[in-house]
Amino acid sequence: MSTAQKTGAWVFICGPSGSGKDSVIAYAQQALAARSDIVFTRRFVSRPVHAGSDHDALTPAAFAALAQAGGLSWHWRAHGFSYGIARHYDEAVGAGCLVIVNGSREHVNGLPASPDRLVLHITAEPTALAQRLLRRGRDSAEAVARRLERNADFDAMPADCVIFNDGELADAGRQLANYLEESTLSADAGPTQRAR
Ligand SMILES: Nc1ncnc2c1ncn2[C@@H]1O[C@H](COP(=O)(O)OP(=O)(O)O)[C@@H](O)[C@H]1O
Ligand SMILES: O=P(O)(O)OC[C@H]1O[C@H](OP(=O)(O)OP(=O)(O)O)[C@H](O)[C@@H]1O
Repeated sequence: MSTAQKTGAWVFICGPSGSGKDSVIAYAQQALAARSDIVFTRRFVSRPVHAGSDHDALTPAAFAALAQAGGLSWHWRAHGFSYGIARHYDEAVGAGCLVIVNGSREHVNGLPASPDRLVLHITAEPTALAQRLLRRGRDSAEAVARRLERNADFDAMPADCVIFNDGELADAGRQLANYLEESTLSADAGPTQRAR
C-alpha cells in the first residue's frame, strides 16, 4: 500500500448462479494473496456445507440471533436461505481496504449508489449456466431451474464492471484480479474517482 490516504470500499460480486462467482473469486484471491489491502470475505449462510459451497454454516436460529445482535454488516435472503457478512469487515473498509463480497443482485439493486460500494457483474451464456449448475451437483434439478428463472429479473443490472466467464476460468479470474488492483490505485485519488 502507498502512504497516501486510502479510501476503502465494498466490492459486491454478483451474477447468475453458475456464472462462476465462487470460482473466479477464488482465482483472484489466490492471485492477490500478497495484497493485505484486498480482503476476501467469508459468508455466513443458513445452509449446510457440502460440495460446491464454501461458506460458514449457521442454523436459521443462529443466523437470526447474529443479525439481531448487529453482528452482520450486510445480510439478505434468497433461495430460502439467509446470507450474511460479518460486521468485523467494516474495520477493513474503514482502514482503506477493498472488501470483496460474493453478493446478491437483488440485495445490491436495493442499495442506494455510494462511492464506498462497487458492483461487479460476472456472467456467462445461459446454456453454460445450466450445464455448470447441473454438473456442480449442489442443487436439485428443481432448484437449478428456479435459479435460472430468476435471471430474467436482472437483465439490465447496472454494474461498475462486467466480466464474461464463458472461456477459461483463468481469463475471468485474471480480469477480476486486474480490476481489483486498478481499483486500489484509483482509490488513492479519492472517492469521487469511482463514484457510480
Ligand atoms: N470458466 C469456466 N469454465 C468451465 N466451468 C466453470 C467455469 N467457471 C466456473 N465453472 C464451474 O461452474 C460451476 C459453477 O461455478 P461457481 O463458481 O460455483 O458459480 P457461482 O458461484 O456463480 O454459482 C462450478 O462447478 C465451476 O467449477
Ligand atoms: O439475488 P441473486 O443474485 O440471485 O443472488 C442470490 C444469492 O445466490 C447466490 O448465492 P448461492 O451461493 O446460494 O448461489 P450460487 O453460488 O449458485 O450463485 C448469491 O451469492 C446470493 O447470495
